[in-house]
Order: sequence, then C-alpha cells, then structure tokens
Amino acid sequence: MIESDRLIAAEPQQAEVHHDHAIRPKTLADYIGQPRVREQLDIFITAARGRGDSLDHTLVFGPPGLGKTTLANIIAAEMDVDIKSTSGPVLERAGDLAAMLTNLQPGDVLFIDEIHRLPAAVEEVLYPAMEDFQLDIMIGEGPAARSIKLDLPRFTLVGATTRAGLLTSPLRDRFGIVQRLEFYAVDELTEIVTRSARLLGVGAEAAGAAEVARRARGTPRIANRLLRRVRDYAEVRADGRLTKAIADQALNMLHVDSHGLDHMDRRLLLAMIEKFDGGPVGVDSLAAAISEERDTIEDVIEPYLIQQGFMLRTARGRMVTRQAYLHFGFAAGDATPQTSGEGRP
Ligand SMILES: Nc1ncnc2c1ncn2[C@@H]1O[C@H](COP(=O)(O)OP(=O)(O)OP(=O)(O)O)[C@@H](O)[C@H]1O
Ligand SMILES: [Mg+2]
Repeated sequence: MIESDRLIAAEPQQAEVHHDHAIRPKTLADYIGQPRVREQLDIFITAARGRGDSLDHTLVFGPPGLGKTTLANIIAAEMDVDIKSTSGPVLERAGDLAAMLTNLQPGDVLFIDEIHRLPAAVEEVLYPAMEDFQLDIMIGEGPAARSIKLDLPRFTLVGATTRAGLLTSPLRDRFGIVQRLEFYAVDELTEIVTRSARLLGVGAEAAGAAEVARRARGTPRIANRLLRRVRDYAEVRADGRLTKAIADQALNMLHVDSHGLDHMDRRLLLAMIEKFDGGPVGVDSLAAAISEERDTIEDVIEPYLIQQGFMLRTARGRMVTRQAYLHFGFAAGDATPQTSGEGRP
C-alpha cells in the first residue's frame, strides 16, 4: 500500500472526498485537458442522444487520479441519466452484481471502478448482461439449484481501471468505446489549479498556479491537493495569496521537488542507481529493495517516471535513464554523486 503520508499519492485521501465535491467538473465542457477523449466522447454522446439510444459500454483506463471517476459521472450527466457506482472488489458474488443490474432504469450508467478486480464468477454474469442485456444466473445449490434468465433494461456499463493489461480479453472486447487517459501537460494542470483556486476562493497569480501545476506529477488529484496545502501555507506565512514565491517555499517545505518527484519516486530511482547499478532490474527485486508492493510500483510510481523519461521498462527489467542520474547529481552511469543533486531523501 501507499504510505498514507505520501503527499503526492495519487489515491484519494479520506478528507478529500468531500472537498472534491466542490471542484470536481460536472460537464464535459468543464473537463480540462484530454482533448482526444473529450472530442470522441462528445461525438458518441451527441450521436447516442440524437438516436434516443443508450451510450455504448465504455472502458476508461489510466493511472490513479487522472479523472476516470470524474469522467464516468460526466458521461451520466451528459446523457441525462442516473449513475449507480460500485467496484470490482465489492462485487464478491454473482448475486451482488445481479442486484445492481436489476436495479437499473433504462439508459442508466452502471459504473464499476477497478473492474480488473472483478472475481471471475462475477465477470461471467457480466458478459450476457453487456452483450444481450440478459441476466443469466444460478440460484441455490445442489439439486434445488436452478438457473434464471431475466431481461435487463438497456444500460451503459462504464468500467474504470488503472491497468487495462489485466483485463481478460472477453471483457475488454465487450466495450464499444475504450478511452485511455494521459498524464496532463503543465498548461492543462495550470488551468485546473486556476479553476480550483477560484472555486475554493483562493486568490491565485498565474505564476503561482503554474508552479503548483509543474510539481503535480501530471495528475489533477495531486494538483488539487498541493493547492490546498499551499493555501494553508499562504494563509499562515503570508497574506493568503498564491504567488510563485509562496508556492515555491511551501512545496520545498513539503519536499516536492521541481519535477514533482517525492520521496517515493526518489527512493525508487536511487535504489535502481545505488543498489542495482542503474538496472536492468526485475520489478519484484525492486519492490523488495524499497519495501513497496509490486502493484504500487507498477500502477502508481513508475508510470509517471517512465512518461517523464527517468526510467524505462525493457524486456530485461527496469532501467534508469541518464536524466535520472543527472537529476540526482550523478554523472551518467556513475553512482558516485558529483554535486549536491536535488532532493536526495
Ligand atoms: N480533466 C479534469 N479537469 C479538472 N479536474 C479534474 C480533471 N480530472 C480530474 N480532476 C480532478 O481530480 C480529481 C481526481 O479525479 P478522479 O477521482 O476522477 O480520478 P480517478 O482517475 O478516478 O482516480 P482513481 O484511479 O484513484 O480512482 C477529481 O476529483 C477532480 O477534482
Ligand atoms: Mg476513481
């Protein structure tokens, strides 16, 4: 699991859930960035609505905090239907899914988060439901067991996952629309920070918002979290305005470096440099070396480091890049520090 004190953890933290309500975008027009996803969904939604049809089943995948749940809610709002939400690990038995399915109204969105964690027996119930809008389920056990078939209303399944690669192919194939969310560019995150600051009533200068955005690991959830911490700092140490200098001081105090890397990122990269000579190293050895779960490395830590060019995934294992050596003040390929590189933990 993620250490709960990880400021830039991409997972939501308890207290954030209700803060989020105020700043979570509710329409496609308010959803910043992801231009390709927005354009496609806009077309598909407009077309489905024009035909009076439900939207095709939609799979959304991408690293934590990039806006999958937000998008599921937006799809329902834009289709003007209700959304019923659940998640893979919660649906333990076929009956749990049957209860959700029989509760749907025509056109409704059924949102299943972490859909890669659906138990196999539950997933099998989903196939005919998605394809033919039929519920086909066994009830009871032994000689008294019988199978029942029920017609379901046409509904839209929206599935979200951080790891599309873990989906079985029969499940994946049943989604008519597949959207991949990308890390956000700094200017997009700047827009998100500016919007959130306005909704939270924080006076933000453009350069201040940009500084928060630069250090947010390409992730809106982290941008919003850093904004709240910087606001605290600005209120206590200054006049409450978010300026570049205040953002800089606050984020340095919080040990978020100029690339948005935190101690987890630094531990991972430094372990590769110092213990494995830069790699290649298998992900399991790496997980053991930094006492992290393999899943956390694969889902949460490494996608951004790879996207930013600090490390690579190769057939022989993970490797750090020249850029990672330089970031920590090493000469490339040499694990002896040359200068006081930034942000050594
Ligand atoms: N495109 C966006 N524009 C503005 N804000 C966004 C956008 N995407 C996400 N956010 C903000 O980031 C927060 C996190 O997004 P969300 O909860 O949808 O992420 P997620 O992909 O579902 O994460 P997880 O994998 O942890 O479930 C949202 O509450 C919202 O405030
Ligand atoms: Mg989510």
